[in-house]
Amino acid sequence: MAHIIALANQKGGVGKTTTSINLGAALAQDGQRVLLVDIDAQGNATSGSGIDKSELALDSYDVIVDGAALRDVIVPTDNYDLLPATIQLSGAEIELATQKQREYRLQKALMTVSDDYDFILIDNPPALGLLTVNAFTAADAILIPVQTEFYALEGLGQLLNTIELVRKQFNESLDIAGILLTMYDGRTNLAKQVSEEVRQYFGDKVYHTVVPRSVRLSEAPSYGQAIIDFDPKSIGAQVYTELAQEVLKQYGN
Ligand SMILES: Nc1ncnc2c1ncn2[C@@H]1O[C@H](COP(=O)(O)OP(=O)(O)OP(=O)(O)O)[C@@H](O)[C@H]1O
Repeated sequence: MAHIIALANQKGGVGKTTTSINLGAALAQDGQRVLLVDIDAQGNATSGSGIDKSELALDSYDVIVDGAALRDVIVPTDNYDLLPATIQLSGAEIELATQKQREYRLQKALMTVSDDYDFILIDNPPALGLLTVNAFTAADAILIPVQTEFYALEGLGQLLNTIELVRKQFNESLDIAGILLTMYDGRTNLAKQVSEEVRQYFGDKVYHTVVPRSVRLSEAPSYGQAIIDFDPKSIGAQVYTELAQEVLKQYGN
């Protein structure tokens, strides 16, 4: 059975996709069998994994809304398997709203392949709608990337409320995998202040690994590559390899 980790924060641009791709690739390079699930209609995890969205016949919309078989939709990439997303997914929330068992769609699909993988990572949209609720219902744990910038903690209360709600109604064993500090700029007092604040609030739930702000990390997706392939010697490659080791330790693989 795979460990299913949802990467979520309804705040936009905090590093969910960057972490999904690079943690996924680093876990795969360690020999883990990884499935990356893109349920963000922006499809950035899909293009960032080197997949041309215009050539896809099926995507996560077909699985979640229309019940297509997951195995027919998964595509291989350099490091991991991918359930891709395209703009088609942007209508999913409204279409799901009237469907039965709407919170369990993704869980049901993932159960069909869970034995084929060691880790399933779910890249979420920047929202707390039905797609995110599907991810939380399917997941064992949530990894929350937090950008070390002003307003970092804003909205985390809402996220924690949603987690609690899903725990009560759909998935009582849902856990927080950890908080990941991202885009850390050690030259600024603000970054230090924010990371201290986050550590005070979340204690040992915060990963030791901290992702620095790095131009190479932001360049890699436009080449459709994970940082470990795009620039294996870069700080970003080192840090995501470290994060993978932390996650592996956490889950005992
Ligand atoms: N450590 C980093 N250093 C520099 N740039 C980064 C870093 N992490 C992410 N970025 C850049 O910041 C932007 C937002 O990152 P990303 O897409 O990973 O966030 P997100 O939370 O998935 O966004 P969204 O909420 O829109 O889905 C992207 O342009 C990405 O390349």
